[in-house]
Amino acid sequence: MDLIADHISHGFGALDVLDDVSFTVGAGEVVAIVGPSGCGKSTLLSILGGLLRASAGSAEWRGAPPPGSFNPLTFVFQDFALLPWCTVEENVEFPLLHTGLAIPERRAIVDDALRRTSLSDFRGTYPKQLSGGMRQRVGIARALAVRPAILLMDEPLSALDSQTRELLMEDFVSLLADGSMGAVYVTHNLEEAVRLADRIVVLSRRPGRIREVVAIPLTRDERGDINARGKLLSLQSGLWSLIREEAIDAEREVQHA
Ligand SMILES: Nc1ncnc2c1ncn2[C@@H]1O[C@H](COP(=O)(O)OP(=O)(O)OP(=O)(O)O)[C@@H](O)[C@H]1O
Repeated sequence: MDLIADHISHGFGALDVLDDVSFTVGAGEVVAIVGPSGCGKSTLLSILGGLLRASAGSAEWRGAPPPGSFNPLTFVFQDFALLPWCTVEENVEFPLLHTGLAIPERRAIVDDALRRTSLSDFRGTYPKQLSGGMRQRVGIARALAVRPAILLMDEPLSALDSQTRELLMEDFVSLLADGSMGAVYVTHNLEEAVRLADRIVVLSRRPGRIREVVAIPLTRDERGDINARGKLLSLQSGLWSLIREEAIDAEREVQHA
């Protein structure tokens, strides 16, 4: 299943936020969205996920969702968005409650999602008993439970310390390895973008327009190799030089707001 951003523009009242943004996320592909603060990245993700209707243009999907999918597009949030009064298992089961599945089928899906995120031993634990990294694993397990074609990820690692971020990046690489699931990955972190994405959409300052689409010429497996580090750093620094001036301007604008 492909997800298509088709000439999306958006404004909130008089504030123009996105301007004519078009790209396609192919089946199994990971597309990162980067750009200066306030350029409309989260707004774009909300439009892609159907939470918000674009002022002009549209988000569409083409092709069949994966077999057995309950929700072809599902979000993973920066703040995890877990239900604090529910256990890990209940959080993961939550999006399946209204699918009409029998309890044993639901359990089987939840077990699989917990196994893929290394949470099987924590099923009875409550979110407040978990570290940030483990909480985000629950957020990811909950997303996996609906068998999505594409994860919509809004700064999923930004609330985590650098070691936990590194570990979760490795987890993402494994989850994405069989190519059955793609992602749109909004981030400020260019290191995450070059490690995880197949292509990186670079937005301008608000109103966000596409400045450039950068393809990463290494497989995700190759990027894990120590020898790829120089190449990744050079891609990162190329991206930073595209964004730097506008990031400074956006920062000043926030300070004066
Ligand atoms: N519901 C809303 N109503 C009015 N303005 C909004 C709304 N949501 C976002 N905005 C404004 O739209 C602009 C883009 O916001 P958005 O969160 O999409 O940007 P972003 O690139 O994700 O930002 P950041 O990098 O800081 O996370 C900002 O100026 C923001 O204040």
